[in-house]
Amino acid sequence: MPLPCIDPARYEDQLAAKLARYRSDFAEFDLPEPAVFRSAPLHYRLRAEFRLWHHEDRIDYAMFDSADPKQPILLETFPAAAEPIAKLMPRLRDALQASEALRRKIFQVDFLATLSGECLVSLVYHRPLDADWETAARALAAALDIQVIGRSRKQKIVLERDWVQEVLEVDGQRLRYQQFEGSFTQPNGGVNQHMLAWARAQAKAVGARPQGPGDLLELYCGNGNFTVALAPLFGRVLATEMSKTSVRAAHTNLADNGVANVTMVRMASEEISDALAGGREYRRMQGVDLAGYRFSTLFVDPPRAGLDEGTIALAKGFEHILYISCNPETLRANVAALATTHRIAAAAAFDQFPYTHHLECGLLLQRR
Ligand SMILES: C[S@@+](CC[C@H](N)C(=O)[O-])C[C@H]1O[C@@H](n2cnc3c(N)ncnc32)[C@H](O)[C@@H]1O
Repeated sequence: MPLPCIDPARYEDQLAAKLARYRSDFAEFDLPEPAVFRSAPLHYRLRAEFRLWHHEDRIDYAMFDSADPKQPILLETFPAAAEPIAKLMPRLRDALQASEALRRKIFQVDFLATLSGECLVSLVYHRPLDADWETAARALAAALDIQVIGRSRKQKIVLERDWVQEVLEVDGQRLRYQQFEGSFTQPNGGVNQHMLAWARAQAKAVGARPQGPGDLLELYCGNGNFTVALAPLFGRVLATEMSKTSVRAAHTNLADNGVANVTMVRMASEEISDALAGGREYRRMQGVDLAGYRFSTLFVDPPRAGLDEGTIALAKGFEHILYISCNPETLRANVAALATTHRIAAAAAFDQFPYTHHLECGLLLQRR
């Protein structure tokens, strides 16, 4: 991908272009005017990865442009990175440069930060890590007040913990999340808070119907990012996710936020769709009283590929579908597949990825 040109003077124009495309791509589905949620124009990314470029006696952070992939673009810091990362970058580079044990054969640095100000750094090497590395890494973690993980082939050394503690403010509440290195987290924390608040507003509208809110089925729930925010607005929740680490984090996050009406099952969306369609019996569903749920709403936040055929078939049976998508193309195909049963009742645009052509979209689909 070409590197984005991060220039706050261009912020409104780039967003306007993406919104115009969103409106025209979904015009045939009578898209209501989307609610628009802007990003901070700088320092919005809570995750960032850089190569480390060794040249002469120096190391520097480097990025590569797909137009000239062999030519490193050297960086001191990065304007898209959240403040804790942007401030840390030069200090970390200097510390790595000054230590032979930390510098030798390092080729990548991954940052994971939180709005609450924590920072976790993964240092990735082309050599096995030894006791000298660990001693130096412990000193680095203490000096910079960060979490440090060392990685090389078949090796992962966690000095203290491999997660950060995020706190998100949503509708006047402070929601707490453990976010694990290497597993999915929403990259733009400010925009994530808007997504959670918008999803809650849609769920409240569903809950205002005469029959009450009913139960929620959530697919692709990750570490419980939306589950924690939405569960209090429904009777009961069945939440599913494929990644083991994310499911573990989701259990912790539900407990830490006092959410007690959620059953979590580690299952692929294809499997849960099959189970709900009366397909084969799944051992992981044992003890889950599927027939006892009164689902009113399906919440989905799939990866870029969107929904598979089985999940589309499942979705057709729901009165409300709340859909968060990071890929308008697959969203459009999925909305087309649901168009005979569902209409778009509300829409949102979340600018998670400023200065790129990517737009995060939210839709509430209602049964016709
Ligand atoms: C866009 S993320 C959303 C996660 C979560 N909703 C959040 O806000 O952090 C998509 C999630 O889907 C999971 N996933 C990918 N393919 C899946 C599948 N076939 N079945 C179930 N989960 C899947 C990924 O592990 C990831 O956690």
